Amino acid sequence: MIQLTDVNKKFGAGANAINAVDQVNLDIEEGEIFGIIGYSGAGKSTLIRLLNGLEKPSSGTVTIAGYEMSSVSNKKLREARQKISMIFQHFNLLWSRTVKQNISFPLEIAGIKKTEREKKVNELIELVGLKGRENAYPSELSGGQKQRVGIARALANDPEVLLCDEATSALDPETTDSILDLLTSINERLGLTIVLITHEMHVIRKICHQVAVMEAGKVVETGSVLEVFQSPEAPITKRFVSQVTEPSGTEQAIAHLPTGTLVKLVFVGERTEQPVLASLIRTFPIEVSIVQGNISHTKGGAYGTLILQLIGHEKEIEEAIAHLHEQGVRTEVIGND
Ligand SMILES: Nc1ncnc2c1ncn2[C@@H]1O[C@H](COP(=O)(O)OP(=O)(O)OP(=O)(O)O)[C@@H](O)[C@H]1O
Repeated sequence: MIQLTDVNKKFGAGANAINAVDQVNLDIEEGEIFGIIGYSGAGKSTLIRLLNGLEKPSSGTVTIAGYEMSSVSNKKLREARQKISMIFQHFNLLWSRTVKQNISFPLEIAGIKKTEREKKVNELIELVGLKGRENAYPSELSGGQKQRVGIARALANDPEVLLCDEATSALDPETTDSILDLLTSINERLGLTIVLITHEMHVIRKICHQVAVMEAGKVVETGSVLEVFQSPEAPITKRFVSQVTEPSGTEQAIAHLPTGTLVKLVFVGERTEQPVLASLIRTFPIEVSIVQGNISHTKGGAYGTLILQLIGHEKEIEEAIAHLHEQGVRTEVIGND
């Protein structure tokens, strides 16, 4: 549905030039929820502006739903934009219009007749769960309700792609979850391709099928969410993953452990860690303490992490770690006394 090939976007020239997007290649399949994560300044906003045609790449091609956004005529660009919709962090609603009128706005612009418009608006209000609030003004709505209006308005012209620009960053955790649930159900019911940018790994974990991690304009890692959570490669990806897999305070807890080898175990799917731990303790004359454990759920399945402190002779600890490997458990030594 979306292909980016060797895309670069440079701002400025000479010594002050910034490569906001640097040699990016991405392939996003139809019906997928694809997340792009990065810290501030990584190039996410520029990338999303390239996707909706608000920016042209300095080089490379951006193709969406068959339209090559980087080189189409203005007429074709308008046509393509009908298929690409967007929601925003601060909702971008029209404050002098009611919920109903906000949702109706893109239909009016598209020249849809009044009766048809009303039918569509009512369907959308139902879909996003705003029944009873049709005649409220944005100032009378909560943040979550405002984003529901934003989503309904974005869906009015039956787009094929929905771009979400930090769509939950202004919302509290509970409201964030309800908006993410709504995006998931829209993706499933309408088969809509969703591309979202965020700096929150929780958002990626909860709803995305695929993820790309951006740093300094480059995509440093990409893959299915479960794969990336299981074996993050780039240091920045490891940092993002640990945000959701390690409860706060883990680092301090580890720093205060005086002795032993610290090993992080990663389990995937329905396997439990119990038999593995039991056999480790039975087989090796070492002390095993659990420092921290956590289970996370992604769209691709569940996975758990367990941090163990192993105390004993070096050779026995090495053998114990090799034993874990043999059982198919991914391990990483994260500290040694
Ligand atoms: N129009 C512009 N002119 C010059 N530099 C720009 C322009 N737009 C973005 N940049 C620069 O490109 C880099 C990437 O910015 P971008 O806004 O895409 O990052 P981001 O990951 O979206 O960060 P944030 O979440 O803070 O917006 C930054 O160094 C930024 O200063």
